[in-house]
Amino acid sequence: MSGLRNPRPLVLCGPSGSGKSTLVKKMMADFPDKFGFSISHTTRQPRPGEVHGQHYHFTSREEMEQAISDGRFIESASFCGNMYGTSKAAVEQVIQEGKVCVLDIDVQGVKQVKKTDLNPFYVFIKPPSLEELKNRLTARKTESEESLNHRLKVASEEMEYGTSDNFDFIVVNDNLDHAYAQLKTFVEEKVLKETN
Ligand SMILES: Nc1ncnc2c1ncn2[C@@H]1O[C@H](COP(=O)(O)OP(=O)(O)OP(=O)(O)O)[C@@H](O)[C@H]1O
Repeated sequence: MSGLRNPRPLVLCGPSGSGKSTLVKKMMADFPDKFGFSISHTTRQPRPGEVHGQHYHFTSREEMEQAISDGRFIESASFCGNMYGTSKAAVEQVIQEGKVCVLDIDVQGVKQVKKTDLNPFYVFIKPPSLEELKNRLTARKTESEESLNHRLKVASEEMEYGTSDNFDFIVVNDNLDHAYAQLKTFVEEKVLKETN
């Protein structure tokens, strides 16, 4: 078998707009057979181009609340009035494929994962400053003014959690190539060498 045996998952956490998706995309392209995404559930509406079962499992609030109370989720959170979460089945599927399961979650999610027996690596993606974060989110053109302001408010709280002792590694996403090089080194030297 070419896959890894029982690989430890990799949690990537950071404020909205810190560059998680951008860095994960580069990592997936670099190591196409080593990482897998657990597909999250969400009650938010799909953005243009998002495909059900690929980018997210789009679901209703009723269904998601039921699954959470049945204990079928590792973590879940509400953000801007929508629910997001990671099911146990979604993570298990990636591990079974012999891949490191990548979890792109927020601080609330990290706190919940820390209560489970998942035993992942925790990496925090830190924007160079809140001002730069605002610039990037504005340039991305995906947020309304209200959503942007909410994300920035949450971001300043998350930065506090992210800079303390809660993570195995912190990547400051200033220059993208530099940030990715740091992540890649951590992945090669730690994540791809350890299993559960
Ligand atoms: N180092 C960088 N320099 C400049 N722009 C960047 C850098 N990294 C990411 N960006 C840009 O910043 C924006 C936010 O990045 P991205 O969408 O990857 O963030 P995210 O953390 O995944 O956000 P969300 O949690 O909202 O999905 C994107 O438009 C991306 O192209």
